[in-house]
Amino acid sequence: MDEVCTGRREEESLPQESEASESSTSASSSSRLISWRPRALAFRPCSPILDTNAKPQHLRVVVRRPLVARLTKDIVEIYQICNPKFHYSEELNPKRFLTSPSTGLLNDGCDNANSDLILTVNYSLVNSDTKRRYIVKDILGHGTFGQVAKCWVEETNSFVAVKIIKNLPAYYQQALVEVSILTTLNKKFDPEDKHHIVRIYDYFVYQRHLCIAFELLETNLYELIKLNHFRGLSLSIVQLFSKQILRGLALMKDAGIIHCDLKPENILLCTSVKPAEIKIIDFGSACMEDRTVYSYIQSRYYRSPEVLLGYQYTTAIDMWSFGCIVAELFLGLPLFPGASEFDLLRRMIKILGGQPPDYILRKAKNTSKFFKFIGSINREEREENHRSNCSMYQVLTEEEYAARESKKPSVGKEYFNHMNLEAIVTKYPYRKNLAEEELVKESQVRLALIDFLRGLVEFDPAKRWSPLQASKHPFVTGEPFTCPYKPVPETPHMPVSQNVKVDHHPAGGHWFAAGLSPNISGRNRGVMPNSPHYQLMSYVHPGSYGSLGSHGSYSEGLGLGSSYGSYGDSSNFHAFYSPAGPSGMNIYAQSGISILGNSPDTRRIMQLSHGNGIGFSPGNFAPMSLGSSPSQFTPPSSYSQISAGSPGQYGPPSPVRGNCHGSPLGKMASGSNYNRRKNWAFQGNFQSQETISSSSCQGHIADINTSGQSEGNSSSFGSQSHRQPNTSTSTWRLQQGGRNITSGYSSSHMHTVQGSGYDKSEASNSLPDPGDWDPNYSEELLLQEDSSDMSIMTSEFMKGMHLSQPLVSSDTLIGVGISSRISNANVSIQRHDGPVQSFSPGEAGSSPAIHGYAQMTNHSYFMPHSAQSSPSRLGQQPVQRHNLGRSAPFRDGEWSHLNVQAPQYSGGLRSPGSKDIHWGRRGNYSVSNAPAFHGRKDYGRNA
Ligand SMILES: Nc1ncnc2c1ncn2[C@@H]1O[C@H](COP(=O)(O)OP(=O)(O)OP(=O)(O)O)[C@@H](O)[C@H]1O
Repeated sequence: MDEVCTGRREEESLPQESEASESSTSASSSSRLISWRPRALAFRPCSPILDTNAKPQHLRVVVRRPLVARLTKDIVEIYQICNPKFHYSEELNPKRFLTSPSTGLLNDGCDNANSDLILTVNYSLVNSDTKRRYIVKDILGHGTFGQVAKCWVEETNSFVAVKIIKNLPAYYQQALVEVSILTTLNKKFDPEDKHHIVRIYDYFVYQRHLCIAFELLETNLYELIKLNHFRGLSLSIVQLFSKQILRGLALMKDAGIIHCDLKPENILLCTSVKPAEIKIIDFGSACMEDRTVYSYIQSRYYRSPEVLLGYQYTTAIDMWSFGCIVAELFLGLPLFPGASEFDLLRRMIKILGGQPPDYILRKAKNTSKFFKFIGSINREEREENHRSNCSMYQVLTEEEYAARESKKPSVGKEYFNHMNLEAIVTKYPYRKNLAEEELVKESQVRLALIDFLRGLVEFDPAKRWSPLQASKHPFVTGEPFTCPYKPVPETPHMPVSQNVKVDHHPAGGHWFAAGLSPNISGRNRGVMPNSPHYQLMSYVHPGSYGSLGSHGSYSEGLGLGSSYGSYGDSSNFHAFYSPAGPSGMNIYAQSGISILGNSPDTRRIMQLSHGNGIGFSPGNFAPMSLGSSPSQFTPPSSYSQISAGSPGQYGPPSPVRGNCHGSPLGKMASGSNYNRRKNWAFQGNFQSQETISSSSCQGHIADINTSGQSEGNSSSFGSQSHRQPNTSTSTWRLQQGGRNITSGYSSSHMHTVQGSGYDKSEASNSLPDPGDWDPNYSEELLLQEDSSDMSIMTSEFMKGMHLSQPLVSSDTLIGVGISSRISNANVSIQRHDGPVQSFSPGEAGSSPAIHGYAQMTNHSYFMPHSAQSSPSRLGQQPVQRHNLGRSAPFRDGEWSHLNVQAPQYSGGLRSPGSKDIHWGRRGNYSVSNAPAFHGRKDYGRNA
């Protein structure tokens, strides 16, 4: 009944009815009713339509607030009417925990056993400097470093995302790197927010936790793909995202910063601007290009060959990851879903038809783990091999690897049926009902995509395209693709934005250069021995280059185990970190003089000589790396293996990767089993879908000319130097079809899927089951999702993209199952015939959300399993998520300017005190219904 009315909104008043109800009230209670009376609408008399000839009124659905909210409206007043002695006290409200476990064990009961701050709804995080309060409303995600909460900032009437770092020294230090790098990128390189990199607004310490406030973004690209049932996105969207990601990567290259963890999960949608954009997040693993120290970086599926092999690396590793992401956006599945590093390499070689060049294999640390030397010790033979482009190395077979490593490598399923890149792309099912000319057009774009990918997932980092080179590719520019792209050779450094020079403030060190001041007034206080963050420790490694305010120093109990921000010579310096603020890293000479940011003489004492990148001051604290320090995370004994400051040095695993390598900051060590994904059935697969589409689409599948002859618009992919570092090697011949491919569409091959050299029987064994390629896959994750959130987000996104057909029809907004909607919608974002998984309608097991704000539909309605007691995808107790976000009970106007100020600075950023300073170009936060999703945590993907 309530849901259907004549269009009159609840808020509308009915004066005559109010009067009627008033007059019927007894005299004794009338005085009370003056101050409060029930809503007139609730008691509106029924007015049946008596005139049968009258036109029937149009009934329409009005979406209201949830039942619980409506039933409990004015409940306090009602209680007070019932019992005048009743007094409401907010403190007595039961707390709604957002953190799990919620038992306070550490940090005076503020933190749980995982060192996470225990958050409840409406918990206040306060920046003690600016007194700005961040009211926690929801959890957005979990990561290695801690929790990301959605917070309301009253002062600015806006929501932000606040990353609350675990209360552990190494995490703290690592997070400072993120602050430092991101501030540099935002302020120095992208003041106008044009390069698709998340904005950082503020940072402060609260309850010994470093809190970093970011602009609030929406779902990530992995979630988007998942929302699309792991079918690829349309090529126009892939192209759009590619262009935007490249802008970010170009900026990073310009700044000499390597992201080191680029993956779909770290690219978030931003629908507050139109058309919707993407933004790159998570600079917690980033480092300076000339200070690459950690060898164990990048999530496995997106890990570059040079990192895998333990070779020196540059910003080119991000380009590899980018190539993997582009392919995944198109395919809906990861290109190289390696279940282990061996499996990863095997897949790369199979799909790309080559292998890393010999110059890398000769020097890489891990070559012997994966390759055997088959070259000759005879010099002449070697030279002959070289001339004929034969490799001296051959990848190990599974058996050889098992024998060498004394364990069998994990090997995952084949999703692409042993096809090479060209076949994978051209054979990917086309959208249904495409007109012939559209098919031809798409097949051309696919050719461009193949050529584009070839330049990105290129084994040789020296030949891999730079962001700038890639951004001029026809696939990105939209120009017709006529022949293989030959990028203009690049000078070693080609700035893409304004040529920003970092101020090398004397003694400012990288903090200053990054726009952060280590010398915030009132911060450089003395040691506070009682605080775990104030421990004074000797620096134990003379002459090393410590990590001042960058990566946390960690050495597994070996002297630096609890130190962070160690720097200098043990005989002269002590380092400590001040929790008074992230800039409160203090270096004291034994004399007790704070040297950071003060004394240029100190530089001489420290004998600093390296570094000229962002955040490094050649004359200052050069060896301190922004995000990397060889003195960190490894025992001192290993320091000597790392040469100071030479670009591309590899070293110990990143602190965020290290569980396999002994770092307590490893992903597993971050203490969660949440987001473990289980297998659940794909009802479709690449092959079966293709088969279906081949019949239903009448041959819209591209054909591969397995004999090497191409028909129609064929392109040879063998000629470009950037493509074939090793392909002439007999060992590395293409396994299928060579590199000559057709345009992907040929009318003469409209029915020739089977004749295309594509082995169905093999394919049918290769079900693209996300539970297999995604180690964190779990239906429980999906069960926790709010489908209305998803649908709202998606429709917002689609609107933002100006796409004609929403992914989810608008009626999902009133709680209709997303799954069915998606499958029914004529979705232009996706290719219909891609691998499909369908959800049977599940039981509606979840209890209604007790949020009282936005309507929401529990996702469990659409999932295959009952959700009653499933743990939260965040591993929490099943906390009801309430969508306080874009559909929160705030008026549109309240989403006005975000005036969060920059962190304190001296010379670089703006003062947090000045309210009128906006960060970036988007002062306006428009209301959007888009939810923020919990990101997938792919701990397994980092193994
Ligand atoms: N600005 C933001 N807006 C909305 N959600 C965000 C934002 N930043 C982070 N999140 C959410 O929080 C999750 C964790 O964030 P992030 O990746 O920065 O943490 P992390 O600890 O560095 O993760 P990782 O383990 O991948 O290193 C993200 O996957 C995302 O879902």
